[in-house]
Amino acid sequence: MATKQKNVGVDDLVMLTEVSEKSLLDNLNQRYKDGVIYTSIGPVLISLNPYKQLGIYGKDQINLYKGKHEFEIPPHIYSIADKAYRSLLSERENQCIIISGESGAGKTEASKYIMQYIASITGSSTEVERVKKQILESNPLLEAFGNAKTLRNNNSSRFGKYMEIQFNLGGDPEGGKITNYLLEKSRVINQTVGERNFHIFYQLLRGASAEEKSKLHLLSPESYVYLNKGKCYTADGIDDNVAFKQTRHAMKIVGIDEPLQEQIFRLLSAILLLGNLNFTATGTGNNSNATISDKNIANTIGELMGVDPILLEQSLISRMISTGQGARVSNYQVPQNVEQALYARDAFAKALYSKLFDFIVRKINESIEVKTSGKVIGVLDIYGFEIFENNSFEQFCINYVNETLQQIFIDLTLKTEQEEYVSEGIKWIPVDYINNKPCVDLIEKKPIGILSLLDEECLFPEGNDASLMEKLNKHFANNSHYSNVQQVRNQFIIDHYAGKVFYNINGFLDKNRDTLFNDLVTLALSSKVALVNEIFTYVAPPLEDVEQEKKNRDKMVRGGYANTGAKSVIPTDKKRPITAGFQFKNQVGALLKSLYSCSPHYIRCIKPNENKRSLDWDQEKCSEQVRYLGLYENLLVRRAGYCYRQTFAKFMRRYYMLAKSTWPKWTGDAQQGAQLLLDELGIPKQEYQFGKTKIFIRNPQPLHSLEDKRVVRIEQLVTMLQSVWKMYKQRQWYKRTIAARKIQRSYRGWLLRREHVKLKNQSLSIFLNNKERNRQSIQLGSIAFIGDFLSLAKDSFTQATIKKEEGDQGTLELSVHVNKVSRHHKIQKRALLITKSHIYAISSHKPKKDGSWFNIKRKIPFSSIENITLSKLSDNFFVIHVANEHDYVCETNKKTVLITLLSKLYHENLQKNIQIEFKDSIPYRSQKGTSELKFSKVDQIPHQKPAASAADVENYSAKPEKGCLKILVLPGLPPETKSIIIS
Ligand SMILES: Nc1ncnc2c1ncn2[C@@H]1O[C@H](COP(=O)(O)OP(=O)(O)OP(=O)(O)O)[C@@H](O)[C@H]1O
Repeated sequence: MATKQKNVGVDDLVMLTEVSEKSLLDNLNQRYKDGVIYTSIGPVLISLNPYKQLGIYGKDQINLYKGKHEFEIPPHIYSIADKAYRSLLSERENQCIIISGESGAGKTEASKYIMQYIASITGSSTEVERVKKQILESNPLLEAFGNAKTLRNNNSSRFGKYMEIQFNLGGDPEGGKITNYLLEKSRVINQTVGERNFHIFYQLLRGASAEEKSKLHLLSPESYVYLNKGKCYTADGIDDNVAFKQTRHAMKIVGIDEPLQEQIFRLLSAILLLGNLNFTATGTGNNSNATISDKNIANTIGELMGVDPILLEQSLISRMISTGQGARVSNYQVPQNVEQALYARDAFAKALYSKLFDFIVRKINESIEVKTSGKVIGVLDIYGFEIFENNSFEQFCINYVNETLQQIFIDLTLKTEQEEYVSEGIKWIPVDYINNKPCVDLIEKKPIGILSLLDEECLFPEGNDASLMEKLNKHFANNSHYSNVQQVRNQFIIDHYAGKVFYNINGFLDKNRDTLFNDLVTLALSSKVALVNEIFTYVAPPLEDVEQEKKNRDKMVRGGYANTGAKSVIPTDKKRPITAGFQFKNQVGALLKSLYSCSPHYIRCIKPNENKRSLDWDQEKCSEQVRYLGLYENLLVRRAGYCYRQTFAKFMRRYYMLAKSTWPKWTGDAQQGAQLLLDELGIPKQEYQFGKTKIFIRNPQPLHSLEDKRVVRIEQLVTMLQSVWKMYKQRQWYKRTIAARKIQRSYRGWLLRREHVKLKNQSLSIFLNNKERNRQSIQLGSIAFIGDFLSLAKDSFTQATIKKEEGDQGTLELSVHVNKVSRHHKIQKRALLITKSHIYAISSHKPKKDGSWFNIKRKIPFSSIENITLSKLSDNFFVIHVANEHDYVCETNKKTVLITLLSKLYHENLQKNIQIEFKDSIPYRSQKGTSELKFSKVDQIPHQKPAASAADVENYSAKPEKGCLKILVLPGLPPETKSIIIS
């Protein structure tokens, strides 16, 4: 399998020979150093942030993982995505992929790769493409509003996200839903040095046009108090200007049109300006009241938000208190001091932003909403366990959700594990594992859990952090997961599954109350800007548990709890806003409900170092995360019974090549095959058990041995296959060559035959009805017209001589013996060589050292041939009349071929026909002057010598006479006789 991942350490930690946290870390480290970031623990994927592009994503890799089972390929995020998708289709069950890890560990990147994979392997109809585009485009939009540069991650998601993609029956995405959790809204008003506010603020300030800047009253980032707490205005790797264009594009895709975009930008500008709104104290001491220092800012905010600036000021510097009930209700305007006004201002800014964020999520959801129900794949990208120097309410909530996620993890993993053993009929000894239910109960149990007590304390007007601390210490004095810090009164400790965390109670009540006074809500509701109005009017549909919780709260409020020590009289206020903790707990409850209804897949992300540097491995940090993510626990659970389980069929598919009895093909029952294989390899019976459909192997050693043998065997097979392949290729090549030769031969034959027919026709056109024929010249063998009667085409001297005379183009077309008539009418043996442009008369001599064996006696270019004359009788004489030179007179029994070929070559060379005449006597120019060939037909040739055979009998005799050569010729076949082709 050609994956880009290398084979380093073990792919699956269950295969570790020694199970310890150290060996687990060592294996991860070894792989990380080699650029292998994915490792698994059974079905759980561990992902290390490589902090560089590894080239392991994209179309090719997607194709590699598509439809593959995890045992066939190295661990990869695509494998998890593929498994979830395949299970959704095959089992018609909801799937969820839970990605966790600390900030900067790579959760968001992982979720993007999952989305990319799903988008890539599903259909491409217009509607499906539209849905995919909306789902994919939701990402940059959410990142703009929900991400920020932090010290740990330049693009840190400051919210949790559960994204569900719904699929139709054909397996194509048809819509989806995003649920957001716990936006870090305190970032709107404050940032740690070196960190930024949410990206969208910088995008707007940098990307807006000059006209927009003026219309929206935008300033430079440095001018806003809410942006300069962190003294950081840019983020490496982020171009706010470009990002703003992407955000606007994404807004368009999810249906946020330009007018609505403008309202959003106005609100963002107003939020920023709220931070610049200062208050001045009037009066002294406890009686000092706040007034707005710079009315212009209030006016601008009023304009941007579509509210009356006076009402804005009123809502910030005073608070309406109602007393009495029914008709007796009286309202009082209570002035606020500067500190209270600043608190109200910041609370307003935070509320505006978080409600805007919820609105953006709602808009995305509207665009991808599906009315029908269908199966989903949910991807949970949620903050991992957090343990800081100072842990506050936010860490408490984050760790709470992680604790519950760990609980489902243990529940589901162990549950499936146990169920599998039972259904397969496997004997196993249940192992103890950390059960974190008591810790979850400590936090969320009703009526006495930390969250319940916190809510209760918030209901008391005089409730504060210290009183809450007291109650916690009292109630959980005997809880093994809780302890207090004797020396530091404002801290309590929770012993989470990931370790002990010290929480600072300061601010718990305030953050939980999350108060936004009614005055500010009323102000927002008076806005002429539809968006501002809408985000405050919107009421989230109640979660089932919220309703139940309300009932409990009402009960608690009415009666109090005897054993809680809660003060007995609590003012009931049904309109009291639901607390942040209460809301979060319900969200977590709803999330868990969704997750429990799905088949889960886990991705645990680890950040190998704090410096965002590739190849850097911080052992302590990694060990901490391994603990927080519960990986070691996970490994123990997975190794509790059997480290390996696989269906017989898949087991055979992987190892069948190891035993003689199952190689090269096992077609029998898979279980029987597995038994034969294990027996042949001598694997002891106590090392494995056969279930109903699967084989279970207890320890990794036999598996290592199987794997090692497989590697060796595959190498052997590869070599064998290569040689078989080579042989096959060679055979193929040989067969192809033979076939090609046959084809070439047939083709050449065909060409020859075609040429032959052409030449025959040409010879007929020359000789038919012009000349008597003799038997030899009408029986034209199929090679006759090849013309190289002397086989000189391959003779090197001939070739060299022709090349010398004519250059590289020169080739021999015909070679033939002739009897030349000399100037004295003597017969001389010669040979004629004919090329495409010349006739050469040659006479042979003894071969010399230089390889020469003939001389050229005469060279006649075609262009100087005037005509050719032959007799009308059946003799073989002909005269080549040469312009301005003596003519060439000769005789040959190959004259038909010679004249035909010559006439063809002549035509090809000079584009005209050669003149051929037939006469009873042929006058010609000899070297001595004029001469003549005189022909007479006779019935018998006097004094003819007997011949060896009839074929050798000459049909003529030539006798020099004065001024001529007299030639007596026996009668031949009539001139109308056609040549016969003998094939
Ligand atoms: N698989 C990966 N390949 C290459 N780089 C990665 C990969 N995963 C993460 N990174 C790098 O690490 C950075 C942080 O990753 P990411 O934003 O996904 O972390 P996170 O866990 O979602 O953090 P947070 O909780 O703060 O949002 C990315 O911007 C990217 O530069």
